[in-house]
Amino acid sequence: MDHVAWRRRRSFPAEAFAGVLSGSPLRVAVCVPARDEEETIAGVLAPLVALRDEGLVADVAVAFSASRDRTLDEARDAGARIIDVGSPSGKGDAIWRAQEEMEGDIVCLVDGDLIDVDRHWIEQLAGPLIADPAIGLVKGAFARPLNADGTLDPSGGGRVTELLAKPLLRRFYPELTVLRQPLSGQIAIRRDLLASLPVWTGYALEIGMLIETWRRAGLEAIAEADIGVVRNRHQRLADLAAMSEAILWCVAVQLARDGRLTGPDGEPPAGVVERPPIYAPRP
Ligand SMILES: O=c1ccn([C@@H]2O[C@H](COP(=O)(O)OP(=O)(O)O)[C@@H](O)[C@H]2O)c(=O)[nH]1
Ligand SMILES: O=C(O)[C@@H](COP(=O)(O)O)O[C@H]1O[C@H](CO)[C@@H](O)[C@H](O)[C@H]1O
Repeated sequence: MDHVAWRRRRSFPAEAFAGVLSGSPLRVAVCVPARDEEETIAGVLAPLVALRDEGLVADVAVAFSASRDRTLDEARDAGARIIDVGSPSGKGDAIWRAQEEMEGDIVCLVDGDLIDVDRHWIEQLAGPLIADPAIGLVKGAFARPLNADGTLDPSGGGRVTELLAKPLLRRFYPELTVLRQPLSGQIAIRRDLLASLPVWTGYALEIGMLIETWRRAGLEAIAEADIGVVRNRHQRLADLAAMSEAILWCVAVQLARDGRLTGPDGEPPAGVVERPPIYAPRP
């Protein structure tokens, strides 16, 4: 599918799927990965738990990583189901460990550090999967302001996306440059697709999922849906270096796999390994 066709058939504007959850033939579950998110987790969960209590989603679960704060109490008090994933090797490992306990035909992932989560995100993310069986993965598309040191930059967020991920994709995976937010942690994926994919741990989760889905099912299986504006608690620039290392390593491995670059030398970044698909027989 070329980019013109993709934008016409796989990129969906805001409100495109209003009301789609009501009477959906597919069960939609939401999973929020969370570690040390006591300040934001209750606000993230409130609109999601309301969707569940209205019967519009089947489950709202927190993939809970061992935390140093009150994240667990806050998540329980907010009414979410808890999937305790112990001390995983980062966000991707948390999702890999939690997926067998996730309910639903469709799994939506929403980060636990977000501010102003909108309940309509879930119908936007799940909508393309409910509407079209040819789509397997939906990435949220959104504006990303950066609120750092009290100053608001309306498009300053997504620093690793803009400084690393998009240049890498432009250079080595031009097929995937159509996506506005290739690293978006707000996604929806068919549960059996997720289970058939290798899952990259740490912060390589999203870039790995994107490339692995593209390799298996092509661009036509990937869509994006506008969810407006995403505000998150931003990490310090120094902390994003580790995120960049994880993403770079994963892309280098993928490039070698695709014969687009010889494999990276040396050791992978700490905590970045490739877990096997849970449906494939373990070696
Ligand atoms: O080991 C980890 C690391 C991160 N996260 C969660 O993954 C989401 C995104 O992580 P983070 O905020 O660190 O990344 P950013 O939003 O800055 O990209 C957040 O809900 C984290 O609590 C997690 O569950 N386990
Ligand atoms: O887009 C990005 O640069 C990073 C960091 O965002 P900020 O610079 O803290 O707004 O966040 C994205 O990438 C992470 C790694 O894939 C994901 O875990 C986040 O969900 C995603 O927002």
